[in-house]
Amino acid sequence: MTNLNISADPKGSPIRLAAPLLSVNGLTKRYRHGDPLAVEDVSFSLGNGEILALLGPSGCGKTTTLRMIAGFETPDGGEILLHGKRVTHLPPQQRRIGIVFQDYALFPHMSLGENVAFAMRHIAKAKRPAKAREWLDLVGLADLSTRMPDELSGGQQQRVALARTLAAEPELVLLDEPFSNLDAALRESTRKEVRRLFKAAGTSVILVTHDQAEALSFADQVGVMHSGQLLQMDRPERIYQTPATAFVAEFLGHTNLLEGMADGEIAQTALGPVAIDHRQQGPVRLSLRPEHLSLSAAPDDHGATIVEREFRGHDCYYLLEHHGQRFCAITPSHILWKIGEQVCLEPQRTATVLRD
Ligand SMILES: Nc1ncnc2c1ncn2[C@@H]1O[C@H](COP(=O)(O)OP(=O)(O)OP(=O)(O)O)[C@@H](O)[C@H]1O
Repeated sequence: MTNLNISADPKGSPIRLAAPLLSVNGLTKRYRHGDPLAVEDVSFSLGNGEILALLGPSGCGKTTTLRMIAGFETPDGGEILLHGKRVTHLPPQQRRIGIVFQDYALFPHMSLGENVAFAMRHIAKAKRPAKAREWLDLVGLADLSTRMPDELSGGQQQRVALARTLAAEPELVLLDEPFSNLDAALRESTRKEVRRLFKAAGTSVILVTHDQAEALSFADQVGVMHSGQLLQMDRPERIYQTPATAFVAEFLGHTNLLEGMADGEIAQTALGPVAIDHRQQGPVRLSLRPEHLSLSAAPDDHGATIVEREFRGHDCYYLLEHHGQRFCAITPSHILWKIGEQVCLEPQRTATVLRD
């Protein structure tokens, strides 16, 4: 991976663009001799003002990656560059990185205003209270600046923690599951608000989460990790629509994994001929999202059988059986099929050819 974004002008000569804010090259970490690698050869870069979500199951190496970027863990291999400068072995306080961990501990003996002002050591002391009010205003809590942390709800404490992080004016903010202590409704609204705040401040962010909906809605780029490796990184819509592997496809939502025999742009599968997104010959493994399958009345008894139905309000999730294989489909809920009914199951979009 290069450390500089290089593009070409129309005449073909390379133009050197600014280094990305953060580059991580071949980052590797093993905690103890004999343990598997916690992080294995992870490389990516992050532009100014960009939001990246690192997504993956528990133990896949997300937090370790974040802690190495913050400077709390030393990598065994690879390097970390900020603005093209190597910071791999610099202590955390020399990296201008803000961190919000899951428990976002505020100082209990300080008011909200004091908590935020504490982060502003780069500003003259006399100016800090007014500036702290401005940051609290940004998160909608200026009126509560004299309150103590234990007089706030979990969601309010979360927002103060964010105001405190932003008040230090870091170039990069690392968020480790910062919304996990909030209930579902508050989590969604806080997430939207926090994204808006970061975008307004132009701050770059890396969010660690195991919640795929959170990653897809919060980030500009999503990286999926598994067993210490970064399997794929791409824009949310692209990683959802064109997953590289079966693991990525399944981690980002429901999918149908189909074995097929490809001949050019079509593969023969248990669902009949299916259009595929890459020209290919021979055996292929495909991913087809459930919302890309349509259900219609079967002319005879040869269709798929509905074995499960989950009504979800605006759509309906079906589990179907066809020639001994199971498929899932999601369709708008204005037409509902009954369990036991026979239906025609037809792919409406191209299926994605998986790498493995
Ligand atoms: N301090 C440590 N000492 C030894 N092993 C560790 C330590 N911290 C993490 N690990 C191991 O490293 C691997 C990666 O852990 P890590 O915390 O980075 O994963 P994660 O994806 O953030 O998981 P979670 O979502 O559960 O926080 C795991 O196998 C974990 O057990």
